[in-house]
Amino acid sequence: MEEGKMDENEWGYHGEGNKSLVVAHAQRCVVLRFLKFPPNKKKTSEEILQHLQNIVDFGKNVMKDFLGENYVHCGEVVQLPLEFVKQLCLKIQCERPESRCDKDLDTLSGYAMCLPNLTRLQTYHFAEHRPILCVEIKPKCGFIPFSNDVTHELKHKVCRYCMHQHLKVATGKWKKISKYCPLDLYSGNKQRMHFALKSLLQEAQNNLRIFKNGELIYGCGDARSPVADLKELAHHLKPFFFPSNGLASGPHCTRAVIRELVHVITRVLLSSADKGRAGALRLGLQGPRVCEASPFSRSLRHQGKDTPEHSGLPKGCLLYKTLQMQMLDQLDIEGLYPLYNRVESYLEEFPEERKTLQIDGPYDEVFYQKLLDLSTEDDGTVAFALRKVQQYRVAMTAKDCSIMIALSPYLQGTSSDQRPVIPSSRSRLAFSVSVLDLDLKPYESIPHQYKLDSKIVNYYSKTVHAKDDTVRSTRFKEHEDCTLVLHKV
Ligand SMILES: O=P(O)(O)O[C@@H]1[C@@H](OP(=O)(O)O)[C@H](OP(=O)(O)O)[C@H](O)[C@H](OP(=O)(O)O)[C@H]1OP(=O)(O)O
Ligand SMILES: Nc1ncnc2c1ncn2[C@@H]1O[C@H](COP(=O)(O)OP(=O)(O)OP(=O)(O)O)[C@@H](O)[C@H]1O
Repeated sequence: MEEGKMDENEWGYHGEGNKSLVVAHAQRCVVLRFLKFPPNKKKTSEEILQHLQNIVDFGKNVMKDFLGENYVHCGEVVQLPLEFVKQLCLKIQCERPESRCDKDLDTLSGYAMCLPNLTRLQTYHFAEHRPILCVEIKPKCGFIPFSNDVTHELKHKVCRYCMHQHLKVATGKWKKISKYCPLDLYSGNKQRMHFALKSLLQEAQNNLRIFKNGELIYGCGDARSPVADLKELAHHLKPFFFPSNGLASGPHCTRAVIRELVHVITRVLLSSADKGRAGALRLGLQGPRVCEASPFSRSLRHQGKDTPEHSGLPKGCLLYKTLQMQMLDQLDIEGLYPLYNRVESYLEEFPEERKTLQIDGPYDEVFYQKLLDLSTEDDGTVAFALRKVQQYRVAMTAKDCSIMIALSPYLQGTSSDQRPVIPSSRSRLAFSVSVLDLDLKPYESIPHQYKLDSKIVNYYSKTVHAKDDTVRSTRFKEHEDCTLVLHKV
């Protein structure tokens, strides 16, 4: 960043999560990503610089290898004039959702990350005049734990996302249970993927956002209030997906346009940017392929049909690679937690070893190579426990990352556009797929994960599962009554 040229008026609020806040440049296709902290937990400038450098290194040395060069944008750490950051922070404060204001933007260090703006990513750097649509999906965990350390039988049947939904609604985080189930999205089966994407469109929560020319047009800006409904969304989408059935307005048109979007996104998600390369990991999918709580599967079960299983994701696609990384969590938090405690006990005795163990980085080639050892035989050593802890952190990162799909009308003859192309009913669309929020989850979050896991399962088992059992036993009784009646006759 050129020091003298930083003007806060050229930047606007773009979005934020739990740990960082993003501002976008009005003309150039770049964003600045700042860290956020609770007001009483300020860090020193050196700590912030180190943290940001770790994020970049982790992207370069680990994520690029696991996910593929084309999907990962590591960005760079930049130092900004403090006055610029201070003014920018004041300028954007009123646009921040209230629910995110429990943390403050770091204005003291002057450090941030500079990344390409993935919602406007075209032929890079400068905005073009073609309209651009961007769909951001946070798919969450796409498999059911297969570890023998899992103690609660339910965890082998219902996925974490579907269980967590009930706790989230009960605690007021969201108003409605979503019909989305990550296992449907990751199934590779088009029917299940369409259902998953339609469910995300109906109940976006923080799992779906849609941007047009860099502006949020659908999904939640605030934690709870959606910015538009499906009809408005369809209106925005028409220039991209004008339906081939020729209907220009009304509910049929809305449905046709939304269907078109869902089909295009499915095709893009199944496409491979890396010519089918499987990536560095080879973890066979274990465990059930269907979540018992998915409304898609439930409805088929009611009709006496089986859910179509995994058609198998193509090995080069981003969903496949993300799922592989997620499955680095081989032991589940229940099997991992005792190993975390082993590392903790060791560190209590030898605190100076924290650096050698690379708990807080550097996330370099050595760190990466250790992740590739997938053996699960515990030899009782700290080295084994540490390897599983680090693999778990990487898996958690992949369970919480987002996928950005950018689409724009393909202009024939533009040699500058090297992107792959997908047909839609109106025209062909050039697309790019990227992954974001690739910050390695902290070692310290493991005890929280352990507690949260049991809270989610206990809540689900006490409320939903108990209710399901009652319904099942009532049905059984009805069936018995029916048989009795038949006997009498
Ligand atoms: O634990 P989960 O599954 O609720 O995930 C958290 C996310 O909640 P979600 O369920 O997606 O609404 C949560 O998302 P929100 O802040 O709720 O939008 C964060 O992404 C959090 O990560 P971090 O602590 O900021 O690094 C996420 O925490 P991690 O589990 O990834 O550490
Ligand atoms: N490079 C980028 N280009 C465009 N938009 C981005 C980019 N990086 C982040 N964003 C937007 O900013 C939002 C917040 O960023 P990010 O997910 O990295 O925050 P976070 O605080 O780390 O998330 P979490 O809550 O999962 O911890 C994203 O959901 C996305 O909409």
